[in-house]
Amino acid sequence: MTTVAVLDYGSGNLRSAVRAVERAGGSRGVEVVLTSDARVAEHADGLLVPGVGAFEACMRGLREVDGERIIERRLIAHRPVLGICVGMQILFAEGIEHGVRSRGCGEWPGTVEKLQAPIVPHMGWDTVEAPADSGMFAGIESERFYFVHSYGVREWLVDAEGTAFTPPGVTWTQYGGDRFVAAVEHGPLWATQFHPEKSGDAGRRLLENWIATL
Ligand SMILES: NC(=O)CC[C@H](N)C(=O)O
Repeated sequence: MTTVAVLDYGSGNLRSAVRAVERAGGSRGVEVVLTSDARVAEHADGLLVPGVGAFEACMRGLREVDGERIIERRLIAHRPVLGICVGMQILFAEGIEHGVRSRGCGEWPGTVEKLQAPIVPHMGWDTVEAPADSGMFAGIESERFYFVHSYGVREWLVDAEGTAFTPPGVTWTQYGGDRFVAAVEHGPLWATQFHPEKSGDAGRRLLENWIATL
């Protein structure tokens, strides 16, 4: 039995995330558990970190359930983690929202900052530019996903040039003259700024692709 833990750290969007993984994992007999228990979250086959709200508040909630350590220990053990929306944002080094600078998990360098676009929040369906060899977007015809956010990572700082390690796969979206990271695929750590659970068949297939890595 494959188990996916959805981390409950006081952020929102939990039920739709649970239902979406149940639907995507149904044919594989995936069991989904909503939990704030560190042991369950650390040892499940997959951990999904959803998120709604402000960066600082989400980081505070994550720390209250020891979420930084859970994520770190899972990644050291090469156990898959999927961050969605703010659950992706908090994986970066820091966030600046409403003038408040907060430290994130630091899995990747970079700053989450306000989108420089005429209309914010960026709310609705939009296209993504995924890398050709992406496992996250394998088999997905449509490249349209559902976004609801005002902040994002506008500059990707990981420079893999000349190194031995496989660089992360970075997916971008253009919006209102700005450009931000829409998804990252980095070994066991996957993250999406958009909401796969709100993105219809394309989102379901992305979750199926993630479940297939567990
Ligand atoms: N959907 C959300 O809750 C996103 C909130 C996040 N602080 C952002 O605006 O980018």
